[in-house]
Amino acid sequence: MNEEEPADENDLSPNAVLKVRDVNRTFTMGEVEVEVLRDLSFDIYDGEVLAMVGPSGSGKSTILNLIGGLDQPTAGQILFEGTDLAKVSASQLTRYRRQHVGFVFQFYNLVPNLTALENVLAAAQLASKPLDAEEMLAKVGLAERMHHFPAQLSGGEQQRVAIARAVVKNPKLLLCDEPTGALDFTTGISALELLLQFNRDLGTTILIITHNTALADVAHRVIHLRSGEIVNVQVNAQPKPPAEIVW
Ligand SMILES: Nc1ncnc2c1ncn2[C@@H]1O[C@H](COP(=O)(O)OP(=O)(O)OP(=O)(O)O)[C@@H](O)[C@H]1O
Repeated sequence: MNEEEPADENDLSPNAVLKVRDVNRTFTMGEVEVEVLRDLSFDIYDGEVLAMVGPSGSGKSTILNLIGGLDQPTAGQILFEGTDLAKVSASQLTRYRRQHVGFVFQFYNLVPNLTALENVLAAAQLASKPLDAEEMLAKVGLAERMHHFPAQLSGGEQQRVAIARAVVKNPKLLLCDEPTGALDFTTGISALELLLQFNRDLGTTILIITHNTALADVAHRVIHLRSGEIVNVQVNAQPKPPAEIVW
């Protein structure tokens, strides 16, 4: 991406896709300042599945929005390929989002008047090196349903479309906000399996934010967040297959 700040080669270790450094996010509500994130620092490594877990209100969505270029920090740096996302313009942030980030949300966020295929194609058009939309829908098991509208699909199927839509961009970072939150247990497990399959097959780096600590067992690393601060970072030497977790 275009850089406003000169890249500092020493700032980015070779295997970090993104570095969060001393990040603070404060929201002002009337006369009250709410400090939601406090001096957060961590890396997201290339090719890893990273889970960020914490109770409601701990700041998970706030950090996801910052990493996804939907918001900017009050202080600190977010370094992506040597560029500080905290300092770029709104249009550069939009370009970063379009080209490098895929989002999977709890409630799918599909465009209701577009078919599954059209939803995926719309995302592909935004990316510079997209993958094949029909192939991605086939990979998520929806080859036969690609001309259906979201309302004609089950929740699990809609989440599969949302995953295909995120992955078709071939993003550097796949950001998942409670990806199983609206699904029943079995459907949730299979959505998780799909995400991990893309991580294995395409090497997509995945960040999953969730309040569901069971999901963390499938990740390579887990960051525990509480009141806007990191309280623990756990490495799972042997992440569990989704079929072995229960919630
Ligand atoms: N735009 C905003 N203005 C004011 N306060 C905000 C704003 N966004 C978030 N907050 C506050 O920041 C805190 C953290 O919110 P956030 O949504 O990041 O938490 P979360 O861990 O994702 O919670 P949940 O699991 O319930 O979604 C909450 O107290 C919330 O009220």
